[in-house]
Amino acid sequence: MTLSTYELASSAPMIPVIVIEDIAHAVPLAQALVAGGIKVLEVTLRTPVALDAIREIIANVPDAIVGAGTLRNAADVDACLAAGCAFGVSPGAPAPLMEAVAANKFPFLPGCNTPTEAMTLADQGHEVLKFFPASAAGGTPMLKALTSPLPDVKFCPTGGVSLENAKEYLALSNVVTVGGSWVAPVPHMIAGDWAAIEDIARKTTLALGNR
Ligand SMILES: O=C[C@H](O)COP(=O)(O)O
Ligand SMILES: CC(=O)C(=O)O
Repeated sequence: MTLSTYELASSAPMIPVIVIEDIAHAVPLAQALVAGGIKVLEVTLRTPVALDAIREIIANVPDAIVGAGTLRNAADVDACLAAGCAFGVSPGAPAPLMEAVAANKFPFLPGCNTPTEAMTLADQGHEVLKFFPASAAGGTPMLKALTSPLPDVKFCPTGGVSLENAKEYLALSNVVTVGGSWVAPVPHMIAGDWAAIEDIARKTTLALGNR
């Protein structure tokens, strides 16, 4: 079943932005996050093993809803669809990427951080936009300011969001969920400390709400 980006985002307490360097980390990481209540996973295409990691998680962690992040072009869309991604995410929204997303009806969270970008993407029919890099682009005051002229445009702020400040973002009427890397710290992954990652995921789910 294809979920809309609004359904995906609103079902997630947060969306982890995952960077997998070692393919052996993919399945235990996903299992730990799912056990801690975080099921919508964004595996970024920032490493050579990312697409294999996505395929392995899809094959071995059936409760995970696996998407890809950091899509940059049309070839990335093709590769993600071939790998079976449920959704895609990008820090931006260049025209060739967005044309491929539209042509494939790929559930997608495009990135933006200005009113013009938000208006353009909303007019293209995108339900939820990635607000990136959230803290550097104005954080909660910027998002709050956008609620007046664009109350219907919803965001997933990412970049500088943490367990400490996530609730301030989620309290805004235009924030559906947040994204962040804090639930998948690289040192824990290198150490194979999946119990610690499950613990962070559980604390995050408890703090932000199991939706
Ligand atoms: O590139 C950064 C990621 O999108 C997430 O940012 P973060 O590490 O501040 O959570
Ligand atoms: C920033 C982010 O979510 C991405 O790289 O897709």
